[in-house]
Formats: sequence, structure tokens, C-alpha cells
Amino acid sequence: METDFSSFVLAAATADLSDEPAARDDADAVEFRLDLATEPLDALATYDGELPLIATNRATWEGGEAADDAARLDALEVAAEHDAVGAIDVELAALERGDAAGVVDHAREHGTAVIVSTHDFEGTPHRDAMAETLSEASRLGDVAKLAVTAEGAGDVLDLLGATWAATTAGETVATMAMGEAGRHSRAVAPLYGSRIGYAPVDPADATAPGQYDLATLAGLVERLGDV
Ligand SMILES: O=C1C[C@@](O)(C(=O)O)C[C@@H](O)[C@@H]1O
Repeated sequence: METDFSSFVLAAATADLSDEPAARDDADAVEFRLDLATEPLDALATYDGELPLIATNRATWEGGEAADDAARLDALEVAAEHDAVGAIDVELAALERGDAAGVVDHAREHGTAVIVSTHDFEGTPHRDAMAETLSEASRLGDVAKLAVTAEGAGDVLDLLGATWAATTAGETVATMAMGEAGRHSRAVAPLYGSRIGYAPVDPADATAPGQYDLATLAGLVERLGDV
């Protein structure tokens, strides 16, 4: 069933679907990193957990481990057909290169939401550039996701500003600043409109720099949301 991103979705990010029972108390979904898993399609085929899945098969050129070939996108298509998969994640760069349009169409035919993502592992782009990236991604998918690398609090402010501006313009976005300086963005970005947070069940299994563990992020988001 298509995942609804009209309110915040906390995703337990993992390469191992056997994490799902441990994530149930705190997460709304599981992000299954196919690129980090062994035999991911077998794991998907036998998945019988309660939480809906977000299927991601991140290419090496975007910080993941999947080879840049047709098999990467084929696996995402297979994932999109699975009932438990409520959303797939496709890189904006793959869509701009013209590789991934078929995956998006396929997901839509199967009632699966599409997250269009961009990662900057070097820094935080200028606010105008972030705004442009988010609006282009939201034109192509259901959620526009932008993960940047913050070097200081100013970078986080820029990201939060871009998040709020996009949200008030009617875009559905998910944003986070990677790295130590950006860590708190993961807790506060939902207050500015970010609709997805990612956290590993076990901090040793982080899928990006600066992530909180799942229970910590769930607690922070909940308490900040109460104000
Ligand atoms: O794109 C994202 C966001 C992320 O990079 C993060 O910073 O939490 C973690 C990834 O697993 C996920 O696919």
C-alpha cells in the first residue's frame, strides 16, 4: 500500500529486515537498503513484518554500494511490486540522466510512492540551489528528499530555511544534514516540514554520518512535537 507522507514518517534504516520487530515500537516504516543487503530480493520475498517498507538501492555514485547497472533499477522495480513496499527511493541524478523514468512509472502502476533523493557528501549548497533541487525532485516524485553535509550551524539554518520554504510552497519534502554539525537537524527538521527521518536500530549500523539511533530520534521528535 502506498505510504502516506502527509505527516512525519520515521524510518528505521537497515540492510537486514530481521531488524523489523525491534523497530516496531519506534518506527513508522523500515527503509530497506537493498544495496547494503545480501540477497535483498529473497529477503523481500519472504518479508512478513508489520511495518511498511521503503526500498532503496543506492548507487555507488550517490554514496551507496549498488553497481551502476540495469540490475540496480530492475531490483527497485521488483521491490515496487511487493505489497509491503509502500515507497521506493530513486536518485534525482538517475532521473536526470534518463535512466530511471521507467522505475517511477512502474512504481506508480503498482500504487507505490516515489521518493526522489539527492545527497551532497561534500557540503551544503546555496539556499537557492537547494530550493531548485527540492522543487525539481518534487515535480518528479511524491517526496523530494535532500541530504546535505553541514559544516556548521549556518548550514543547518540554510537547510531548515529551504525546508520551510518548500513546505509552505506546497512541496512534500524530507531533509536532513549529515555529519556531526548537522545531527540536530534530524530532530528539528520535522518541525519545518520534513516528512521522513532515518535512523538505525543499532547505532553501529548507521546508514549515513551523524544519525541518531532509532529510539533516540523517536524520543526527540516526539518531545519536540509536543511543544
Ligand atoms: O537518503 C537517505 C537519508 C540518509 O542518507 C540519512 O542521512 O539519514 C540515510 C539513507 O539510508 C537514506 O536513504
